[in-house]
Amino acid sequence: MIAKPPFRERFLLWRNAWLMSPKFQRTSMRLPLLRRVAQGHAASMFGIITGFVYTKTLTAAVDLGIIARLASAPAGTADLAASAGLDLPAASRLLAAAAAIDLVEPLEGDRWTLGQRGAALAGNAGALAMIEHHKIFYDDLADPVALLRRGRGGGKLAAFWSYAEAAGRDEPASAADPATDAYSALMAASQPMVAEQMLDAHDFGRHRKLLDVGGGHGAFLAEVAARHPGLALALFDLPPVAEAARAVLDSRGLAHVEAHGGSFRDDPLPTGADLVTLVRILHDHDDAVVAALLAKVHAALPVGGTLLIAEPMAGTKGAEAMGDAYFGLYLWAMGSGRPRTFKAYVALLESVGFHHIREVETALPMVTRMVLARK
Ligand SMILES: C[S@@+](CC[C@H](N)C(=O)[O-])C[C@H]1O[C@@H](n2cnc3c(N)ncnc32)[C@H](O)[C@@H]1O
Repeated sequence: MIAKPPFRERFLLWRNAWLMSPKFQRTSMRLPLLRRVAQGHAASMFGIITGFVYTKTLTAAVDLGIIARLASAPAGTADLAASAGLDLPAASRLLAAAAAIDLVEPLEGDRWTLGQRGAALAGNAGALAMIEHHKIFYDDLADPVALLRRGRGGGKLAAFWSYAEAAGRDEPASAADPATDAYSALMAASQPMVAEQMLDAHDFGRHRKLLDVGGGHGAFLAEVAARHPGLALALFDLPPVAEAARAVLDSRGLAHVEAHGGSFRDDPLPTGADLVTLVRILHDHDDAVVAALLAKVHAALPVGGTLLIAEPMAGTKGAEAMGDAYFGLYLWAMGSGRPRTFKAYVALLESVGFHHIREVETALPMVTRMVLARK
């Protein structure tokens, strides 16, 4: 006897048969209550189908200096056209498109100011840096089928993140790569929005010494130092990154922050900290690398010490698209790692001996979630 599929599966097949039926689609538009729902679904689907146009409108508005120019003062169409190097019809077309997605807003007399989205963007250096960075991700995604078929990496994102493909292929991390400056600058630009979430959600002041593993140029530690001047701080990253971090930290008056060079895949971690942070680190790596790194963190911590993992995660309610679609494909193109659920981290942490594993809520889980675990 063939077993009956479970209820959920039967329901989903029934629902999908209805949704696919042209008759149902027509009827739902005629019934007032269903029409609302159908319109909402249609609008969000249309947003996905046409989303690339909005992304490119945004890129053009940023690249042509329209967002930066309007951030300082309103301007007329002719002025914006001249400074952007566009003729009037092209500038008008772009401004109308940008207004439709709330990047700019028209004023009296053929003048413009920023829209709500444009204003929020103009004040966010991290988001602007990501818009620039996304050009290479966009190139990698030009043929998504080819990207999925050829396997992970092999494109521009993989070249940008010089350590990632090597980690995915289990080769040693490159120790003298000028590319580290480019990705570290990108990370530093987007770090303040992550640090703010973390510092608001957890009391770092109750720790004695913090070691930030994969700490880049020290942008996170600089934010921690500003809020908790009494906390001893140390950073660990690949040797060229740690060397650059030393210079950056010194120039910011943070000479007391230690910068250790090494690879967490090959070297032990420095000991002496009662709090270790892994900020946007683990999702870059495959499970074997992550399990080995977590075991090293466990070994480096004293009994009772704390590990804090911070990154966007898969299965985040309300931000599924960020965790699973954006990071899923981003990390695939980059050549290693995967977005993980909180549950997946619990299993990995327990497997190396951590306990008291819990999630600490952040205000914007889309930017970062936080997991705490104790040795
Ligand atoms: C995505 S960035 C995150 C940087 C920083 N934590 C932040 O959130 O801004 C990943 C960092 O991990 C470092 N990293 C990658 N592989 C490493 C390894 N094997 N050993 C030490 N650091 C490594 C990179 O150099 C980079 O600084």
